[in-house]
Amino acid sequence: MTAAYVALEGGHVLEGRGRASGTARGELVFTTAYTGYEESLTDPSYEEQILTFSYPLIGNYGVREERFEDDRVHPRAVLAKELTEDVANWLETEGVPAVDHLDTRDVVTDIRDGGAMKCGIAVGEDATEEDALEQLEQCKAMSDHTDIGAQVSVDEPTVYGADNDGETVALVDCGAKGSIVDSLLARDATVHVLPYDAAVSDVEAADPDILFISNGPGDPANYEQAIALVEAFVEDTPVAGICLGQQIVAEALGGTTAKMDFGHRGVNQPVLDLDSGQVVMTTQNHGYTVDEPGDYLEVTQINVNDDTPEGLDGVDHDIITRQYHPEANPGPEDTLDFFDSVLGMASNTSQRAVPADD
Ligand SMILES: NC(=O)CC[C@H](N)C(=O)O
Repeated sequence: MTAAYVALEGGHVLEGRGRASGTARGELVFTTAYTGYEESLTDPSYEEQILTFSYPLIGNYGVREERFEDDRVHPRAVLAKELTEDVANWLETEGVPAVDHLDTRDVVTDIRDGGAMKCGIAVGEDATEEDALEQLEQCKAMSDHTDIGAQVSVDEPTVYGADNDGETVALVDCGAKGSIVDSLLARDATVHVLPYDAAVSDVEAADPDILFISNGPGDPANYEQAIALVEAFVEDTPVAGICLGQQIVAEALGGTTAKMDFGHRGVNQPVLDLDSGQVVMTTQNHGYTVDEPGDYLEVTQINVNDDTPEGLDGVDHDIITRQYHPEANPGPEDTLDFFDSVLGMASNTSQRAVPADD
């Protein structure tokens, strides 16, 4: 059996079964998703995190590229009760350490009690407890990954659906899931995927009907250029955002964001729409939240479990954002109509008010 050590913040070390070798460090989080492991493992929002699956068996329907959200695995390491051979081999090929035969009930309880925490991992024939502790020592806080967007974004603008007849979307790629682009293309949009640090001139070159800020890893406050883009375009161009995108829009418009204790990660997070009274099940993966929306945004949807904001609308501007993942993958598709609402903003002819100068 390959040795595997997991060092938790505070110095407690767990021992498990090594399934993919290597050393790693990152922020330890858990997802309660009981399906969709391929989508979760390829979601760029998990960059610099170590992902624990609370569902006990991961990998029972194999590994198929059609379900990937990006071309590589993003968590730095993976913890589970039981990983199948398929998933273990995939992670080994990807160079992502994996540990199973852990009591993940204890790991999840530790995270719920202590919050998302720093973690070090060492897996291999000669791996030692000290190797894991050394990784823990070197682990940075998530907010100290100040240029994390560079690790997950496109380098150059890329256009999808150039021949489509619908709206033109400038999607600022802070680590966008493939399903966001697919959901827009399925609605006949042309999508200009722009780097996370795109300049105003890059967005102007795309001449978009909608400015859309994607999901992505890390602390929203570190995405200064994307925040500046929202500020620059919100008067004249409708704005949309998903997850990190909602947080960036809030940061841009006088709102604030905050780190949650252990976040929301799973595929059955209940969300209440305040206007219709309807509750939908949603897919989520976030550790930050909008704390105060500010004067230019109003909360339209909240999480039923803890009342945190799940949807924001512009008070005087055409803005719609979601904290959850309406593009699904993994998880329920009940909220795909978000993309119709986003594209519908382009044909909204109402006069856009200018925020008062105070
Ligand atoms: N899925 C996401 O976009 C995550 C957003 C942000 N990095 C957070 O953890 O809250």
